[in-house]
Amino acid sequence: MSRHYNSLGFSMAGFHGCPPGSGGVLSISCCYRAIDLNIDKLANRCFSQVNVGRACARVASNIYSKDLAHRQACTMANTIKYLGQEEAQHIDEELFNEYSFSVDQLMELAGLSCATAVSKGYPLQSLLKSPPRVLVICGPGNNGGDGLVCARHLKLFGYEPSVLYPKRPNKQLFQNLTTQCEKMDISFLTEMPEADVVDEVYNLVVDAIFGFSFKGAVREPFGDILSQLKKITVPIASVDIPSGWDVEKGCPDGIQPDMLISLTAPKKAANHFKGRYHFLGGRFVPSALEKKYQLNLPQYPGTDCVYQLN
Ligand SMILES: [K+]
Repeated sequence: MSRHYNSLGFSMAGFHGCPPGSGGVLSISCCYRAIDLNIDKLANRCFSQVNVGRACARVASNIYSKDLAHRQACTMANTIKYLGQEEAQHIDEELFNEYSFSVDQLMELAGLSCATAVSKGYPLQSLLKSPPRVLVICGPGNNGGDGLVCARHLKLFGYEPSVLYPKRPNKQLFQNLTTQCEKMDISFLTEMPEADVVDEVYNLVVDAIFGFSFKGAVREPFGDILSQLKKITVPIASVDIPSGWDVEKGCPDGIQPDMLISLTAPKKAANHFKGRYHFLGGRFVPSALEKKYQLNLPQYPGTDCVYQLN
């Protein structure tokens, strides 16, 4: 018996007779991998050649499904749109003005995505230092607000976040987010610790300093903070854009995060990201808006609020 399937790029070759106990090898090749299965193992569970054939088909079908899902994910990751700065700002405005979302609604979902991505990349049980301290550095705009929400959810997930929030906007939303953190016993630092202290005390740093509205040369106190971040060895998880990077061109001399959580859709700077984990978060984009901007967002799995792009 020999079969060859070509539809959707999947092929199965060398599927020979496989009588029980024959020691035959089922060789399945598809776009990404070739898997050899020893048919003896299958034969232990099958009494006839027909049953072995059915079992083989089931195995092939499982592999096919997993492979298809993986291939779809790769294709999505390749075709998802990377936004320029202006386009990101237009989408932002449209979400608020046309779709009537409020900032705090979207910020809550964005911050929850960030905490979820952190918990997937750096699970509590994998952390080297106990207690599971995380330093969350928040900037003066909405990216900083995402950081405050992220800190609150990290606390609920069992981490011990501390927040550095040196420039606090005089707006009720940010005051509320700060109060919520304080009431949950999240400590606020008064100054940026030196790099060696960060390495000694914290398991990782969440960078929520600047997002897609960052422009020009970095102003203090953020210049000093970013130079410490360039020296640390614990991983950095950047919210939306690695802070200090040009939103479109990146920054080869800038901080090099280990994780990037792109919100709504990745920005062009993400093309220069070299860390281990790239997540997409902010699962709130209505499909009409997605179509209008041809975002080609991937299907988030089930009820998940993040999608791993790499
Ligand atoms: K950031």
